Amino acid sequence: MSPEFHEFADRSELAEALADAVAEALDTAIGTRGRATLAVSGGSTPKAFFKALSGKELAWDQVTVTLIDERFVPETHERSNQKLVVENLLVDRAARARFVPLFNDAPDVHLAADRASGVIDALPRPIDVAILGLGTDGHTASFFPDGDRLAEAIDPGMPTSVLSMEAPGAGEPRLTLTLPRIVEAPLVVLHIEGGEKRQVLDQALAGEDANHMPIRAVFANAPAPIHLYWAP
Ligand SMILES: O=C1O[C@H](COP(=O)(O)O)[C@@H](O)[C@H](O)[C@H]1O
Repeated sequence: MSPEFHEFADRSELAEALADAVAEALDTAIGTRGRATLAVSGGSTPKAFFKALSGKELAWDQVTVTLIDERFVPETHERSNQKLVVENLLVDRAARARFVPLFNDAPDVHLAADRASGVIDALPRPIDVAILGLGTDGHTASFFPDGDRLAEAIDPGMPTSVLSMEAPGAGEPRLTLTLPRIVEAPLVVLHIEGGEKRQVLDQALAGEDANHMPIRAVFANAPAPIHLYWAP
């Protein structure tokens, strides 16, 4: 399904608009379900959006925040997505939200994925809002080209919520939500910034091979349009 484009003149405008849209979706979920779940990505892109969202008026004590994916590193590590979220999103008004990490201190990433799956399975389904990023290699979440469990992770029938992922381009081993848990969210956003990522996106939209560019699996399997937020 084709994405719905939201383009902005600059990144701070994007951050504010995306924070407004996410806060509204969470508020609606709280109104209808009594609570809301937000799954966010890590990486370098979402910082300004996190800051903008953290200041929004919302019943944050009814909100659960979790991660789309995580690096298998302790929560104090510079590359930890959890650290990014704790320092930039779970502050200000959003400090009242509950955070559910994917990382745990299991002895290896496979056992950690099993544990994280149990934790995610205990959350209400579906996640209300899923925010995705995009790597210049076409990965989203930790769906990496040549990932050892890519086929399972992007299988629309995969019953497991979290899988481990190891891939040449991933750096450390990863933990990732699987495709069905992401695309079932009523609001799925792909947040990208800059000309290079726009080119990667255009390339992804122009083809079909999800093994080459795993973001394509999201476009191909989402039951509703993905909301694409972009600024130069
Ligand atoms: O490895 C990751 O990268 C993507 C994109 O990150 P960015 O630094 O290019 O914004 C991110 O969405 C994902 O959560 C992260 O683990």
